[in-house]
Amino acid sequence: MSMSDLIHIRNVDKRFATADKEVVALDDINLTIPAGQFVCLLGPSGCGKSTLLNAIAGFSLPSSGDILVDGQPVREPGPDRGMVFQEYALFPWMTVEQNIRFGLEIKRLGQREMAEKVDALLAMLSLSDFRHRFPKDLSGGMRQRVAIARVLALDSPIMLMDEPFGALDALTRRNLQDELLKLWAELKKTIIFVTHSIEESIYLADRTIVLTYRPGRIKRDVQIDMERPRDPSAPGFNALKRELAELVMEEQRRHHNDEIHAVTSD
Ligand SMILES: Nc1ncnc2c1ncn2[C@@H]1O[C@H](COP(=O)(O)OP(=O)(O)OP(=O)(O)O)[C@@H](O)[C@H]1O
Repeated sequence: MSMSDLIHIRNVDKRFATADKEVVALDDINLTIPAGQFVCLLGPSGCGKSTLLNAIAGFSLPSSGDILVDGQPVREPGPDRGMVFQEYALFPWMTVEQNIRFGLEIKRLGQREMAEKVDALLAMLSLSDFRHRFPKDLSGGMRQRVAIARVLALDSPIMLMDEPFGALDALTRRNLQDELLKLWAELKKTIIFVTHSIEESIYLADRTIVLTYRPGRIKRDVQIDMERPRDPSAPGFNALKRELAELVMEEQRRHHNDEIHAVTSD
């Protein structure tokens, strides 16, 4: 074990029992993630990306195998692992400021320190002018900024992100990707980011893990060493995009065949 390794995933399986069969969502996943790495989990729908993320978060534990964070087995969710979902998990009855403050309440800070921290987070995510608004009066991009600020409030060294920008338009998405990269570099977080966008994974990640469709296994573990900010029109970017597209499409086809099979065997 190297000193800088933060997350160890060893022989992790996850099986779900459904009415008529057993689904093997994860099959013998082994991964070591060093502190500070930006990792994307990539693959078509149903390949187990969210299942793996939820296992690391401690929401749904593996059927067998171990997940260790900082040497400690994951048994439940903890403040060392903040989660950002695709659907903005904000409290609709709280303003932006109150939503962010909520993340800080468990930290028992003094009033002054609390106010300073909230102000800093609002500024960091360009939300200062929106502090008194309610989530329903914000755009999708703004809501996702609040969700990120709320997770940052916890000071978790690990951020788990489940397709956080999946519902956003292309421009807003690029903006938030750039901001996330800035925060990641500044705050030295370890990020595990689920996406089914090949381009997004190449734009963001130090390393992209391609998963197979049922059972979910690691198909390819790709290091991405390109300098940032990355240019999606650069030849190196495009070459990698083609390579990953090939891999993802193979799995997509398996998914498709599976669905056709399910329909015809009904
Ligand atoms: N609670 C559950 N009960 C039964 N099967 C489940 C459950 N959760 C997930 N699965 C199955 O496990 C497999 C992996 O699901 P998972 O949601 O992790 O995939 P994913 O790659 O995140 O897909 P998506 O991008 O659609 O979220 C799928 O075949 C799914 O149907």
